[in-house]
Amino acid sequence: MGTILVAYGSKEGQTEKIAGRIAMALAAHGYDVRTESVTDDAAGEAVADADAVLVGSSIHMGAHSKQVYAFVREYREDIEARPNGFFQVSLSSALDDEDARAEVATYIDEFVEESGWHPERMAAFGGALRYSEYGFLTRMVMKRIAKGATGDTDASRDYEYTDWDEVETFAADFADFVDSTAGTAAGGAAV
Ligand SMILES: Cc1cc2nc3c(=O)[nH]c(=O)nc-3n(C[C@H](O)[C@H](O)[C@H](O)COP(=O)(O)O)c2cc1C
Repeated sequence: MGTILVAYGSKEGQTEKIAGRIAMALAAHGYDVRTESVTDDAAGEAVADADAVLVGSSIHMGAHSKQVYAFVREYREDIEARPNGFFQVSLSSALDDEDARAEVATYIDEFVEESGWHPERMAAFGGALRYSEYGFLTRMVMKRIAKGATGDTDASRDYEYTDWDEVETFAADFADFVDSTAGTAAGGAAV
Protein backbone atom coordinates (compact mmCIF):
# COMPACT_ATOMS: atom_id res chain seq x y z
CA MET A 1 0.00 0.00 0.00
CA GLY A 2 2.93 2.31 0.46
CA THR A 3 5.20 3.73 3.08
CA ILE A 4 4.42 6.44 5.61
CA LEU A 5 7.16 8.30 7.46
CA VAL A 6 6.38 9.46 11.00
CA ALA A 7 9.12 11.95 11.96
CA TYR A 8 9.09 13.45 15.44
CA GLY A 9 10.87 15.86 17.76
CA SER A 10 10.64 14.78 21.40
CA LYS A 11 12.57 15.92 24.47
CA GLU A 12 11.25 13.69 27.23
CA GLY A 13 9.76 10.92 25.14
CA GLN A 14 5.99 11.51 25.00
CA THR A 15 5.91 12.65 21.37
CA GLU A 16 8.07 9.65 20.51
CA LYS A 17 5.58 7.39 22.30
CA ILE A 18 2.67 8.98 20.40
CA ALA A 19 4.56 8.61 17.10
CA GLY A 20 4.96 4.92 17.93
CA ARG A 21 1.24 4.50 18.59
CA ILE A 22 0.37 6.29 15.33
CA ALA A 23 2.82 4.03 13.50
CA MET A 24 1.13 0.93 14.93
CA ALA A 25 -2.29 2.18 13.86
CA LEU A 26 -1.06 3.01 10.33
CA ALA A 27 0.57 -0.41 10.09
CA ALA A 28 -2.76 -1.98 11.06
CA HIS A 29 -4.22 -0.18 8.02
CA GLY A 30 -1.70 -1.99 5.82
CA TYR A 31 1.01 0.65 5.47
CA ASP A 32 4.73 0.17 5.93
CA VAL A 33 5.73 2.74 8.50
CA ARG A 34 9.08 4.30 9.36
CA THR A 35 9.30 6.14 12.65
CA GLU A 36 12.34 8.41 12.95
CA SER A 37 13.52 11.20 15.22
CA VAL A 38 14.15 14.40 13.26
CA THR A 39 17.55 14.54 14.95
CA ASP A 40 18.53 11.40 13.07
CA ASP A 41 19.80 11.72 9.47
CA ALA A 42 17.62 8.70 8.63
CA ALA A 43 14.51 10.93 8.95
CA GLY A 44 15.64 13.19 6.11
CA GLU A 45 16.71 10.27 3.98
CA ALA A 46 13.34 8.58 4.51
CA VAL A 47 11.30 11.49 3.13
CA ALA A 48 12.14 10.74 -0.51
CA ASP A 49 11.11 7.08 -0.13
CA ALA A 50 7.86 7.84 1.68
CA ASP A 51 4.44 8.04 0.05
CA ALA A 52 3.14 10.23 2.90
CA VAL A 53 4.70 12.12 5.80
CA LEU A 54 3.57 12.92 9.33
CA VAL A 55 5.61 15.21 11.57
CA GLY A 56 5.17 15.53 15.33
CA SER A 57 6.58 18.08 17.74
CA SER A 58 6.32 18.75 21.45
CA ILE A 59 6.08 22.23 22.96
CA HIS A 60 8.63 23.56 25.43
CA MET A 61 8.60 27.11 26.76
CA GLY A 62 5.87 28.11 24.34
CA ALA A 63 7.68 26.88 21.25
CA HIS A 64 7.98 23.85 18.99
CA SER A 65 11.19 21.89 18.70
CA LYS A 66 13.97 23.75 16.85
CA GLN A 67 14.99 20.45 15.27
CA VAL A 68 11.47 19.99 13.89
CA TYR A 69 11.60 23.48 12.37
CA ALA A 70 14.99 22.67 10.82
CA PHE A 71 13.64 19.37 9.44
CA VAL A 72 10.52 20.97 7.97
CA ARG A 73 12.47 23.85 6.43
CA GLU A 74 14.93 21.48 4.80
CA TYR A 75 12.38 19.01 3.43
CA ARG A 76 9.31 21.20 3.00
CA GLU A 77 8.99 20.77 -0.77
CA ASP A 78 9.25 16.99 -0.50
CA ILE A 79 6.78 16.89 2.38
CA GLU A 80 4.29 19.08 0.50
CA ALA A 81 4.55 16.86 -2.58
CA ARG A 82 3.03 14.02 -0.55
CA PRO A 83 -0.07 13.63 1.63
CA ASN A 84 1.11 15.21 4.87
CA GLY A 85 0.10 15.97 8.42
CA PHE A 86 1.32 17.45 11.66
CA PHE A 87 0.67 16.68 15.33
CA GLN A 88 1.57 18.77 18.33
CA VAL A 89 2.04 17.60 21.91
CA SER A 90 1.72 19.91 24.90
CA LEU A 91 0.46 20.27 28.43
CA SER A 92 -2.04 22.90 27.26
CA SER A 93 -3.84 20.28 25.19
CA ALA A 94 -4.44 18.33 28.40
CA LEU A 95 -6.41 21.22 29.91
CA ASP A 96 -10.08 21.79 29.38
CA ASP A 97 -10.36 25.55 29.56
CA GLU A 98 -10.66 28.42 27.13
CA ASP A 99 -7.22 29.94 27.78
CA ALA A 100 -5.51 26.61 27.18
CA ARG A 101 -7.47 26.03 23.98
CA ALA A 102 -6.47 29.50 22.77
CA GLU A 103 -2.85 28.70 23.59
CA VAL A 104 -2.99 25.44 21.63
CA ALA A 105 -4.40 27.31 18.62
CA THR A 106 -1.71 29.97 18.92
CA TYR A 107 1.06 27.34 18.96
CA ILE A 108 -0.32 25.85 15.75
CA ASP A 109 -0.71 29.25 14.06
CA GLU A 110 2.87 30.15 14.98
CA PHE A 111 4.16 26.85 13.65
CA VAL A 112 2.40 27.32 10.30
CA GLU A 113 3.58 30.90 10.02
CA GLU A 114 7.19 30.25 11.01
CA SER A 115 7.65 27.04 9.05
CA GLY A 116 5.72 28.16 5.97
CA TRP A 117 4.19 24.66 5.82
CA HIS A 118 0.40 24.28 5.81
CA PRO A 119 -0.13 20.65 6.85
CA GLU A 120 -3.11 18.93 5.24
CA ARG A 121 -4.08 17.20 8.49
CA MET A 122 -3.42 18.47 12.01
CA ALA A 123 -3.94 17.32 15.58
CA ALA A 124 -3.02 18.52 19.06
CA PHE A 125 -2.57 15.96 21.84
CA GLY A 126 -2.10 16.23 25.56
CA GLY A 127 1.42 15.28 26.62
CA ALA A 128 2.88 14.16 29.91
CA LEU A 129 4.63 15.43 32.99
CA ARG A 130 7.73 13.27 33.31
CA TYR A 131 9.21 14.42 36.58
CA SER A 132 11.52 11.40 36.49
CA GLU A 133 13.20 12.86 33.38
CA TYR A 134 13.64 16.42 34.67
CA GLY A 135 16.70 17.88 36.35
CA PHE A 136 16.31 19.74 39.63
CA LEU A 137 15.47 23.17 38.20
CA THR A 138 13.06 21.89 35.54
CA ARG A 139 11.30 19.81 38.19
CA MET A 140 10.79 22.95 40.30
CA VAL A 141 9.51 24.94 37.33
CA MET A 142 7.18 22.16 36.20
CA LYS A 143 5.79 21.66 39.69
CA ARG A 144 4.88 25.34 39.77
CA ILE A 145 3.31 25.19 36.29
CA ALA A 146 1.44 21.99 37.20
CA LYS A 147 0.02 23.62 40.31
CA GLY A 148 -1.88 26.12 38.19
CA ALA A 149 -2.65 23.62 35.43
CA THR A 150 -3.37 19.94 36.09
CA GLY A 151 -2.69 20.11 39.84
CA ASP A 152 -0.33 17.14 39.58
CA THR A 153 2.56 18.31 41.74
CA ASP A 154 3.70 15.02 43.28
CA ALA A 155 7.11 14.81 41.60
CA SER A 156 7.74 11.28 42.86
CA ARG A 157 5.76 9.95 39.90
CA ASP A 158 5.02 10.77 36.24
CA TYR A 159 1.66 11.76 34.73
CA GLU A 160 0.36 11.01 31.26
CA TYR A 161 -2.48 13.06 29.75
CA THR A 162 -2.52 11.70 26.21
CA ASP A 163 -5.95 10.57 25.02
CA TRP A 164 -4.98 7.42 23.14
CA ASP A 165 -8.40 7.15 21.48
CA GLU A 166 -7.81 10.58 19.93
CA VAL A 167 -4.41 9.43 18.72
CA GLU A 168 -5.89 6.28 17.16
CA THR A 169 -8.66 8.30 15.49
CA PHE A 170 -6.16 10.77 14.02
CA ALA A 171 -4.05 7.90 12.68
CA ALA A 172 -7.10 6.19 11.16
CA ASP A 173 -8.25 9.45 9.54
CA PHE A 174 -4.77 10.01 8.15
CA ALA A 175 -4.68 6.48 6.72
CA ASP A 176 -8.07 7.09 5.05
CA PHE A 177 -6.76 10.39 3.69
CA VAL A 178 -3.66 8.72 2.24
CA ASP A 179 -5.88 5.94 0.78
CA SER A 180 -8.06 8.58 -0.87
CA THR A 181 -5.08 10.26 -2.55
CA ALA A 182 -3.66 7.04 -4.01
CA GLY A 183 -3.36 7.39 -7.76
CA THR A 184 -3.74 11.18 -7.69
CA ALA A 185 -1.01 13.78 -8.09
CA ALA A 186 -0.95 14.26 -4.32
CA GLY A 187 -0.41 10.55 -3.95
CA GLY A 188 2.71 10.77 -6.02
CA ALA A 189 1.52 9.32 -9.35
CA ALA A 190 1.70 11.26 -12.59
CA VAL A 191 -1.46 13.06 -13.69
C1 LIG B 1 10.67 22.68 30.49
C2 LIG B 1 9.29 22.42 29.94
C3 LIG B 1 8.57 23.45 29.37
C4 LIG B 1 7.28 23.22 28.87
N1 LIG B 1 6.60 24.27 28.32
C5 LIG B 1 5.33 24.08 27.88
C6 LIG B 1 4.59 25.17 27.34
O1 LIG B 1 5.07 26.29 27.21
N2 LIG B 1 3.30 24.93 26.98
C7 LIG B 1 2.72 23.68 27.09
O2 LIG B 1 1.55 23.55 26.76
N3 LIG B 1 3.41 22.63 27.57
C8 LIG B 1 4.70 22.79 27.97
N4 LIG B 1 5.41 21.74 28.46
C9 LIG B 1 4.80 20.40 28.51
C10 LIG B 1 5.30 19.50 27.38
O3 LIG B 1 4.79 19.92 26.15
C11 LIG B 1 4.88 18.07 27.69
O4 LIG B 1 5.58 17.65 28.84
C12 LIG B 1 5.13 17.11 26.55
O5 LIG B 1 4.63 15.84 26.90
C13 LIG B 1 6.61 17.00 26.20
O6 LIG B 1 6.75 16.15 25.09
P1 LIG B 1 8.09 15.30 24.83
O7 LIG B 1 8.19 14.33 25.97
O8 LIG B 1 7.86 14.63 23.55
O9 LIG B 1 9.22 16.27 24.80
C14 LIG B 1 6.71 21.94 28.96
C15 LIG B 1 7.45 20.88 29.53
C16 LIG B 1 8.72 21.12 30.01
C17 LIG B 1 9.49 19.99 30.63
